[in-house]
Amino acid sequence: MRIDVFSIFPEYLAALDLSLIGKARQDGLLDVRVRDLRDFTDDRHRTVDDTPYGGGAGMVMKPEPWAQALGTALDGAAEEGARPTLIVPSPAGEVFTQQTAYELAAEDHLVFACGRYEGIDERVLEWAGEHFDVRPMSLGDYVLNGGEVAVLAMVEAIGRLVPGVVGNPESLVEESHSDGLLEYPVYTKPSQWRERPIPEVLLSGNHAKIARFRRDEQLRRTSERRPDLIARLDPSTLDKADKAT
Ligand SMILES: COc1ccc(Cn2ccc3ccc(-c4cc(N)[nH]n4)cc32)cc1
Repeated sequence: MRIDVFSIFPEYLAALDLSLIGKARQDGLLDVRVRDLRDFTDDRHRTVDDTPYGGGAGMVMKPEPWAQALGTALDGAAEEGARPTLIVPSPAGEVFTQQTAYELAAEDHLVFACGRYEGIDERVLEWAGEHFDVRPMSLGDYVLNGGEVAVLAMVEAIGRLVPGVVGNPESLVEESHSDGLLEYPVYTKPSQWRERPIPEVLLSGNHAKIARFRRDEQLRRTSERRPDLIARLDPSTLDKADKAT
């Protein structure tokens, strides 16, 4: 998978050189290219913003640098008839979920446009729609100062689902949100820690009982912390034993 990221703070994306995503880049599983939007300006001050038409506080990102930058992500794609997905972090976007991560992990080429200031001139998204599948994307209902933090989160959530990136694919199966439920609590040595034991069933060696305990914990946690997820559960997710819980 190729991932292009454009930002006026490319150093913000240095975290993508580290850990799992960094190793996947070294292994050639992910081709992540981070570019400075200012490299696509044509004035000596490398200007990327200007005052908003209609007035109002703050500045708006100029359209031309974005068109020049995004155009470089298209090189080669057009010939293959490819239509990359352009993700534009925004407080006004669709909310990014694990389902979104699965969908995007199946794409060959993702492009991320990190806005700043009050956002990007809307005509950029209109123009981009001729060449990309454009998806304004929100991390959640809170306000950030720009798109970089959102891109770090999304690239990690998507990248880890790309085959080969996570060593043991098993670990992707039983995790929060993979089956619509929150994950169960985990424990490790020592079995007694500051007078706190671990749930006895985990020492029983009875795998059926352990699986039941973990499933019950998933259901308990989800109904306590995220009742909204219970309401959205696909009925087929719950088996007979679950319903008895
Ligand atoms: C009009 O309201 C606002 C307009 C812009 C901003 C600052 N800003 C500039 C670019 C940018 C990209 C993403 C986000 C963002 C995404 C989520 N989930 N929260 N905040 C914020 C962003 C704040 C608020």
